[in-house]
Amino acid sequence: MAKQQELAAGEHVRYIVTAEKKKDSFESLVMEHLRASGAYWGLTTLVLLHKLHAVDASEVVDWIMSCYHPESGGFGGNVGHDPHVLYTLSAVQVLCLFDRLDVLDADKVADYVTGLQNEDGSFSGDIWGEVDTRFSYISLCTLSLLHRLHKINVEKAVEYIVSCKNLDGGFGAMPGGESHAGQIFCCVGALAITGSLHHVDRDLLGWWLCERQCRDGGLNGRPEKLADVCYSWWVLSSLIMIDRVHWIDKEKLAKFILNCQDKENGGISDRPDNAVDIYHTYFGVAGLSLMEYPGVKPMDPAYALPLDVVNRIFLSKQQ
Ligand SMILES: CN(C(=O)[C@H](Cc1cnc[nH]1)NC(=O)OCc1ccccc1)[C@@H](Cc1ccccc1)C(=O)N[C@@H](Cc1c[nH]c2ccccc12)C(=O)NO
Ligand SMILES: [Zn+2]
Repeated sequence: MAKQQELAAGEHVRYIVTAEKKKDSFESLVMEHLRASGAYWGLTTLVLLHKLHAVDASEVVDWIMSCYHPESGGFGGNVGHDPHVLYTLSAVQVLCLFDRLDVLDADKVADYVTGLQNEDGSFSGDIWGEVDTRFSYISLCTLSLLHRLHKINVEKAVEYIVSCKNLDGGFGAMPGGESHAGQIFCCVGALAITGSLHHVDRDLLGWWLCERQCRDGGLNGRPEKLADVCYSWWVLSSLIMIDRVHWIDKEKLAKFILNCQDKENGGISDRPDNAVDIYHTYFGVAGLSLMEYPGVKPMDPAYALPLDVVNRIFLSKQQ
């Protein structure tokens, strides 16, 4: 009988706290352009493991604000980098973790995102115009967290997402784009945030998603691909949002994630015996959170934030 694997929470916390400090490591250089997303991944993992106090809140908030572009209202992936919706969401999410949305000019940030909606309801990622359903999710999520969804045309945004639905029940990056678990998360998450999940065929999509579970218990992103820890989040959060999570074997999936840990030095990799990174450490812990793993805080599947953070934003009296 294989030894019962468990989550090396202490090691993962230490891995993240030291990675935050190491500026010149190979990984941090590769991730240089998306450092704001790296902060979101690392800090959200600390919150899930009850250890946000392990970092200096004001130091992080000051660094995030140094990525802000006051003239456009957007955030770049690092200091001095051009603004993009990807990093604007990551920055807003980090401020939510620390309950510091007060530092923002919320109308200015909302205007940046609003300015990227196109005639057909779709969203571009930045001023260069690339369109992807990923940016629909990111824009709707950002505006919702700032209580400013009323600034855009939500009906057109939903209409565009529905136009990206495929015959297999899944969604792609553009109309006619191939179904991919990451894009499905974006489209289902955006529909959930806008109260439009009635556009989803839950059984058809649920079937496509539960078929992502491989013999090794892990989930892949498309048919015939290898299982990868980060799909534990993209697939699982989508299954939860459409209430079909009981269609996969959660015990086998948890074992797959725990088997991808580096229990000595901390961190989680995409698959067993590969190099760990902050991205897969976050999506692995978030996946365990969605399966109510003991000692891990619950996550909101649509906002990709801890549930208590989402509740504080939407249920608090002072709006
Ligand atoms: C740029 N990225 C990717 O392309 C990863 C690469 C990968 C990891 N494992 C398998 N491939 N893939 C990825 O993010 O796919 C998820 C995805 C793709 C398209 C649409 C939606 C989700 C990763 C970084 C990375 C690169 C290489 C290795 C590990 C991490 C990345 O930054 N992904 C972004 C994509 C993204 C940004 N905002 C989003 C909002 C919703 C969904 C996805 C994103 C992310 O997850 N941010 O939180
Ligand atoms: Zn991955």
